Amino acid sequence: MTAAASRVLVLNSGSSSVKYQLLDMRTLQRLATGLVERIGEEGARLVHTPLNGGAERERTGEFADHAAALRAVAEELSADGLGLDSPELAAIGHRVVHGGLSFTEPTVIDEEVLTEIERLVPLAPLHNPANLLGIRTARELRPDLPQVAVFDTAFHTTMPEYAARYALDAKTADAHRIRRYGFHGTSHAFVSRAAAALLGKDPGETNLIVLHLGNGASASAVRGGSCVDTSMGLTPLEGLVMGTRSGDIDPAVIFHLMRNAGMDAGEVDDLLNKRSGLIGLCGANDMREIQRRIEEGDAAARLAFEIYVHRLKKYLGAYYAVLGRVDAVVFTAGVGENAAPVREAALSGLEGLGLEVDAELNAVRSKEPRLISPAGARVAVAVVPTDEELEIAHQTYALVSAE
Ligand SMILES: Nc1ncnc2c1ncn2[C@@H]1O[C@H](COP(=O)(O)OP(=O)(O)O)[C@@H](O)[C@H]1O
Ligand SMILES: CC(=O)OP(=O)(O)O
Ligand SMILES: [Mg+2]
Repeated sequence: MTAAASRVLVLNSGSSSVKYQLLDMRTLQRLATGLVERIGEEGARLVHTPLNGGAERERTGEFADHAAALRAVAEELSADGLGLDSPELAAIGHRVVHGGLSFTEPTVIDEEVLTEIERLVPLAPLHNPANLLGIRTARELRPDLPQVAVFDTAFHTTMPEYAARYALDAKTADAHRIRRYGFHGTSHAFVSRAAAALLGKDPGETNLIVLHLGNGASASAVRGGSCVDTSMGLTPLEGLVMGTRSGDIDPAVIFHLMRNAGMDAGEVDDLLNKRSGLIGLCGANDMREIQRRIEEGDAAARLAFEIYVHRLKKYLGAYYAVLGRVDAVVFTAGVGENAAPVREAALSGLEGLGLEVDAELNAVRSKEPRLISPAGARVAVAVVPTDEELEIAHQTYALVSAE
């Protein structure tokens, strides 16, 4: 890294999208942000926001895969004089969803690291291939630049064995690396620290239940800054009801479908990951649309909302018991940050646990961390916007600066 280099480009490659941010780590200024969505589908589009006074730009319909998307991102950055060839770029940070047990820290990517991420593809089939394609393309564009992987699983490696293990035959589980890994860890870590700061407490002495509710959704129990349990498991399918994923079901549903509905493993996988959750229940996976439909009297949307909230409430109760003492329940990500009715419904009737939401505070729309519990409440309830890209940038820059 040259002395002048203080910029980090962060790539968060999802199954069909790439979110990106270019940051200057000395000034913490965001120089550009953007999103490519519906990659490989019809209606793909790139929205690029230069933050140095330029207007938002949009491109549509030309991204066959993540490699094509990333090349277009590089072109947009170049058009703003922020191209990947800039000597000010110190590193590229990548979100990698599954790091298994091999990766507990941010890691500079080399061939060996790539091989290990590839080996983990069966455990995160929607995510790791996209992450790998993003890394490979970025390495082609700037072979000389350090590329850092920041793993979704890393924050959860502190889970005790009794939370991380399934009650499966131990030999079979070990032979196939079957255990609970947990995901969205970068977000759970970032939000836990920000929530402790909001409470004015030392993170090491703060117990939190963090609810990351985006398209994918997960809950974590965090004791003194360390994860002690989380709702996602071997893959990002377990736990809460999500946009398109079922979350928890009786595993016998799978054998039942294979034996009685003529479905093979691939079809059941597709059903549970892509055609279940909110979209399977009511045909919409966007919480805004579900709220609109509920107001219009749509019974399927109402039931989908109730199932979503009921699952959330069960995890809240479970993690309350796991932690024993809870300082705050923290909502984050697209739904958690924006959907006041979800927050209200998830906590309704929990006054006995010291959990209450103030209706006026809950209705406030803001991008800032904030409390939504009434003054003097026994347990705080907070909304804390997540910023996975900023957290990845910090971890990436810290690693390359130390080298
Ligand atoms: N104003 C809003 N009200 C309710 N839900 C919202 C709002 N804005 C975003 N969302 C929800 O957030 C979800 C996306 O969350 P996000 O954290 O961006 O997900 P991901 O990173 O997994 O793609 C959308 O599917 C939508 O349901
Ligand atoms: C791990 C996971 O579910 O990620 P996302 O929410 O981005 O799909
Ligand atoms: Mg997300």
